[in-house]
Amino acid sequence: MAIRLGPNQYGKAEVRLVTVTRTGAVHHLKDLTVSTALRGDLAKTHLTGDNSDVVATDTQKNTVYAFAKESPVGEIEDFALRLGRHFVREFAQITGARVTIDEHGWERITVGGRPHDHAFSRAGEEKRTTVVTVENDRHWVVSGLRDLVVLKSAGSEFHGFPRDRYTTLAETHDRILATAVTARWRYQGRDVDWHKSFAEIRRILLETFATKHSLSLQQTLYAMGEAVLAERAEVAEIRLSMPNKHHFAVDLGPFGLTNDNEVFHAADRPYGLIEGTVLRDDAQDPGPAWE
Ligand SMILES: O=c1[nH]c(=O)c2[nH]c(=O)[nH]c2[nH]1
Repeated sequence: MAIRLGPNQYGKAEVRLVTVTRTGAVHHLKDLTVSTALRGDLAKTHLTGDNSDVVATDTQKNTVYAFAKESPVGEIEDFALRLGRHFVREFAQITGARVTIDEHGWERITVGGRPHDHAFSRAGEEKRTTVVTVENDRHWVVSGLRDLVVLKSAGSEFHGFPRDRYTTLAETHDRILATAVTARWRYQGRDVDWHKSFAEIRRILLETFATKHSLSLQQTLYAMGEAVLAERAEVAEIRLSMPNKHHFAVDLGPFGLTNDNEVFHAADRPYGLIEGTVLRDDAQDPGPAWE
């Protein structure tokens, strides 16, 4: 029986990096979780324990911190590209690098109606994300967001689904629709304004969720993806994952009360999980972007 080493990669996962940039008295925060993963001919360490090709994961972590000092972190896509290119250029045995960054938001605390210079509050659970893959002189960028929690209390229906002997769900023409959006989009072309693109895509996702009358979360998912592709030429493909955060109207009958869609039980589990990709017909080959 022949046994061999298959695909492999290694790196430092979830390096927590916070930077403070000072412009006079005003401080600016960046709060990132950075993961690096290197690929290449790493057979020796796996087969014999010879580590002469292994760029230690500790070195990878140190590189993240040193790069944050050497020049401004900037947009997460640019920082990931700098790191990925460094590992591929610096070490001949490393042919590919994957850098994954989550950005955690902070907002200035308002004191007496004015934003404070150096005191912040966490902006919530939502994260901005990027995954950059570098191979030789090529790269692929997949950016996105996670845990964008949204709810609409009207404009959502769900009916017309098949009924069998296990079906108990009532048809509804008026329900709460709530989800936590995970969106990842693959960029095409060059010279993307990462900051503006992110802000616009987030706006489009939110506006479409709010305004699209929903007959299913699947329909809402497609509409959100379609709107992003229609407005943002730099996006080749978008993948959405949206848990259906069910809100069940509570039966108040036992208490002699009616419930006109005012009192709900917010269930956390189980939840429907609706996922899908929306893409252009003529999208270029995604290469290793999603792998
Ligand atoms: O928008 C929905 N899609 C479904 O597939 C589904 N299934 C379900 O029980 N409720 C819902 N809602």
